[in-house]
Amino acid sequence: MHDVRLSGIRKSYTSGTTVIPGLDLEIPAGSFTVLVGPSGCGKSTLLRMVAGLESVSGGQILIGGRDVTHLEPAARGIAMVFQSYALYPHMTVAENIGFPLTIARRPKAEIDAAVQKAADVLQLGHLLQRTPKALSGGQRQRVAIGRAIVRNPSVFLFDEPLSNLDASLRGQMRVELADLHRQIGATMIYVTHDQVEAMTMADQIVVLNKGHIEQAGSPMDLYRQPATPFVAGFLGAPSMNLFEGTLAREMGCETYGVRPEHVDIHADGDGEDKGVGRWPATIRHIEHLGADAIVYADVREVGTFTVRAEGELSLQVGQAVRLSPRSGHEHRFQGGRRLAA
Ligand SMILES: Nc1ncnc2c1ncn2[C@@H]1O[C@H](COP(=O)(O)OP(=O)(O)OP(=O)(O)O)[C@@H](O)[C@H]1O
Repeated sequence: MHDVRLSGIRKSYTSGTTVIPGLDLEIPAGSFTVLVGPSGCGKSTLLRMVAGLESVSGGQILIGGRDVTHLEPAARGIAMVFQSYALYPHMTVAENIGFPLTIARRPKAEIDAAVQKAADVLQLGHLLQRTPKALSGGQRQRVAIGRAIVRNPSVFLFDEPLSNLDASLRGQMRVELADLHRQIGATMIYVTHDQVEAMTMADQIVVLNKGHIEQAGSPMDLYRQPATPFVAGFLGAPSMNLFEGTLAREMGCETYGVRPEHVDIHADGDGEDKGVGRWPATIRHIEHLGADAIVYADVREVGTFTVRAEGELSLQVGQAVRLSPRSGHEHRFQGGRRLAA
């Protein structure tokens, strides 16, 4: 396994568009690093530059200390798994998985052993003689991953590999990929626009916005201490409540934020006399999710707060309540940066 270092990486197109103005990033050996950000922020471009599928306009890419900036993809010791699996329809699962070794003219015994090993890791052993059309979407994606594994790369690159799968299969594959990473211990770089995938799989999340890094760190560090309003709003579901204007000014900042799970609702709208709740609010809508509920509550002259409330709720739409943020869980931003607590 190898680390990956990007220094001063730039990407401009001949049309004059600059997608990545200059970016530095360290991806530790053996880490599961997720590049996440909204559509068009440059995630795929960055991954494709690491893979060698896209030329670099400036800067340097080191894999395991070796300068690969201008090397062919095949010479970089990486394997890439795409969103579309691109399996060969006329080949069996075993032939698809073994294909990279077949074209490298490796001996048959070696190919068979490598295919068997990958199939064991991915639990595909019972499907080896099927063709892709007789597989589910999740199984096809596992075959595509198997084809990457047999090459024994030091770095795996994944470009939104789960986005063609339905929600429950995506959940299952998230667990399987995390297992795979634990088993083979290779460096993995994973691109997604799905913040749930980023939070659940990464040991390092890199949040990209318009071709620059907003913040990089562990999922819980980014959740607890987002460095910018962008990261605060991007990670976490439902999104953090973020307000500028009057409320933020009252709180001594330009942007004030509190997560839905860190707001308490007091059912007593007249609670001020008893000292409970900071903001009087009116319930606008309630989504019952079973174990908890998402409550939307309007605070006059501020806006709508989203609140995650646990358990059975006896609240009604239209009811007057009071809201209070939990201390230690408020976020204040000034000039686009986090203020110290
Ligand atoms: N050949 C090109 N010429 C000019 N601009 C391009 C070209 N190819 C891509 N871009 C632009 O580069 C930016 C980054 O694209 P990229 O595919 O890396 O984004 P992304 O973050 O992976 O988005 P998505 O999640 O939608 O795949 C986009 O704004 C895109 O329009």
